[in-house]
Amino acid sequence: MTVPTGHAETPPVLQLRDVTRRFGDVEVLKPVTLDVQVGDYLAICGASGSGKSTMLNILGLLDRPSSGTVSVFGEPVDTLPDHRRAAIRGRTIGFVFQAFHLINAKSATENVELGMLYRGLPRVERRSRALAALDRVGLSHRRDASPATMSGGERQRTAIARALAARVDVLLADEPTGNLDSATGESILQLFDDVHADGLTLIVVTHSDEVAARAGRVAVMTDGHLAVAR
Ligand SMILES: Nc1ncnc2c1ncn2[C@@H]1O[C@H](COP(=O)(O)OP(=O)(O)OP(=O)(O)O)[C@@H](O)[C@H]1O
Repeated sequence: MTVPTGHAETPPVLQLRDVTRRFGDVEVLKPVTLDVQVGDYLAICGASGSGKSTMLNILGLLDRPSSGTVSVFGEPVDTLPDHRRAAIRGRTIGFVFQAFHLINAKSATENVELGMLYRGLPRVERRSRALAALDRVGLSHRRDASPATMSGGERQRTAIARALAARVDVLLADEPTGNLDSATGESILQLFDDVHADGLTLIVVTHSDEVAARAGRVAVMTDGHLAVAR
């Protein structure tokens, strides 16, 4: 199944070629071929258990396919050692996941700084980028706060700031409005619209039609098959 997206001139940020994922005897991901181009805003929808998280973990280089090829800007990454994959992931991909991957023992600023681990930046530059990114997402007043004391929306914003500060190429979001009230969810979707307008590529996994409606492309997972809906 090919899901073409966006412009064809530059190599895709992420490209899957005949990618499958098995757990034991079960093929959770059927062969998927997908190009995610720079500037895409792709929503991946589907029922619970259809394979969305499995797909997101592969797109995020958190998991390796059972067969097929994953490439980042044209470079196949499946056979690279973990440390090389981690370095590519760190500079290319930002995550806004349910668990947030934020460290409660650190401040919002320090959490955002951690996203620049693979950038080799001097401390002062990391700090100034972190503060600018927190400002961008409307969280300057929470810069010293621990994620433990934050609302769900603030934690989402901190994760988005972390990706912005690291200047990643693509942001992967898993149910970004899942635990949020509708006004907070809308403000996160507005922020996604804004950072997408600034050039960030977005991939959002969602159950929500409202979230999918914001995306330029929608792909639907059904029992491990990915099909383009629009
Ligand atoms: N590590 C694993 N070992 C065995 N089976 C797994 C594993 N991870 C996922 N699965 C199975 O793969 C299928 C797809 O799971 P996945 O979490 O990708 O679905 P999903 O669409 O993200 O679901 P949800 O929307 O509920 O999060 C499910 O049947 C699940 O039980």
